[in-house]
Amino acid sequence: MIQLSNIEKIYDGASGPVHALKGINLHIKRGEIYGVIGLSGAGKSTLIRCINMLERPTKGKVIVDGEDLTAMSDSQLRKARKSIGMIFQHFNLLSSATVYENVAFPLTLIGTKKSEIEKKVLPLLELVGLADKKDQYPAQLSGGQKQRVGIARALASDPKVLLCDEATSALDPQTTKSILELIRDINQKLQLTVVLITHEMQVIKEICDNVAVIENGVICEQGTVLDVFTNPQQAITKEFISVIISRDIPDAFKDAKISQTPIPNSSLLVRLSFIGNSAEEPVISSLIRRFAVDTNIIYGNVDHIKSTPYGTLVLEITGEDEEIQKSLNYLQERNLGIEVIGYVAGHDNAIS
Ligand SMILES: Nc1ncnc2c1ncn2[C@@H]1O[C@H](COP(=O)(O)OP(=O)(O)OP(=O)(O)O)[C@@H](O)[C@H]1O
Repeated sequence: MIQLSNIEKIYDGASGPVHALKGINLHIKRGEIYGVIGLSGAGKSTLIRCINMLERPTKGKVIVDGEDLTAMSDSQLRKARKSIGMIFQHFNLLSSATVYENVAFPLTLIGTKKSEIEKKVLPLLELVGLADKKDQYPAQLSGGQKQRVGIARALASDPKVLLCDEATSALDPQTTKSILELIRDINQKLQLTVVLITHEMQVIKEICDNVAVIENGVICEQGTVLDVFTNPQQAITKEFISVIISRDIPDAFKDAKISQTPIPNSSLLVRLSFIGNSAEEPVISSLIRRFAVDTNIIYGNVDHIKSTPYGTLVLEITGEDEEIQKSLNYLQERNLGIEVIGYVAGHDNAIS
């Protein structure tokens, strides 16, 4: 549905050129919810604004629904943009217009008949749960209600793609949840392709199918949310995920010397990630049954991405060196993500 090929964006900054996007390649499939996450200044806004050509890329191609937007004239672009709706962090509503008028605005702008506008706007207000607020002004609405108006307005021209530019960053966690639920709902009801940018992993976890991590204008990691969550490769991705799943060294080992290579008479610290059915496998009990080792659970967390369970466990495995290595081999053969945190000398009774 959306294909970005070798996108470069260079701004003329006050103190010289700013290379905001460096060779971005993304393929976003029809009907999916695709998230792009990055720190402030990473290039997220520039990237999403290149999709509807609010920013023209310096180089590269933007293809949306089979049409090359980068090859279009301004008037062709205005037409093509009708199939790409957008919502914003600060809602961008007209303060002197009612809810109804705000939603009707894109249609009024292109001279749509009043009766047609009504046929379109009233069901949209129903869809976003604001039918009873149609005559109110933005100042009379909460942040969440304002974003609902923004969503209804974005849907007024029957777009195929919805771009969400930090759409929940100005909202509290509860309201964020309800707006994300609404976005997922319209994604399913209208078969809409959704691209969202955010700096919050929670948002990605809540509704996205796939995710790309952007750092300094480069996509450094991408994949399904489940894969990226359970097997992050880049330091920046690990940092984002740590907000949701602790990746810290457990407190009991903060002051311990941890070696990355086996040392005699040490205990082994491992972090296990479970996905899907493997989250229900009795790994620890079979470990103890098979090998002469003890295991302590140092940290544990089980959550769901959509309906798939995933979890993290940090284990301390103690025993004879050979038995520890056998246990490690056994774990590595299972369908789990496994990461050796290290070997801790003389720490075999840390927890019990
Ligand atoms: N109009 C502009 N002129 C010059 N430089 C710009 C312009 N817009 C963005 N930049 C620069 O491009 C880089 C990427 O900015 P961008 O706004 O895309 O990042 P971001 O990830 O969306 O950050 P934030 O979350 O803070 O909005 C930054 O270094 C920024 O300063």
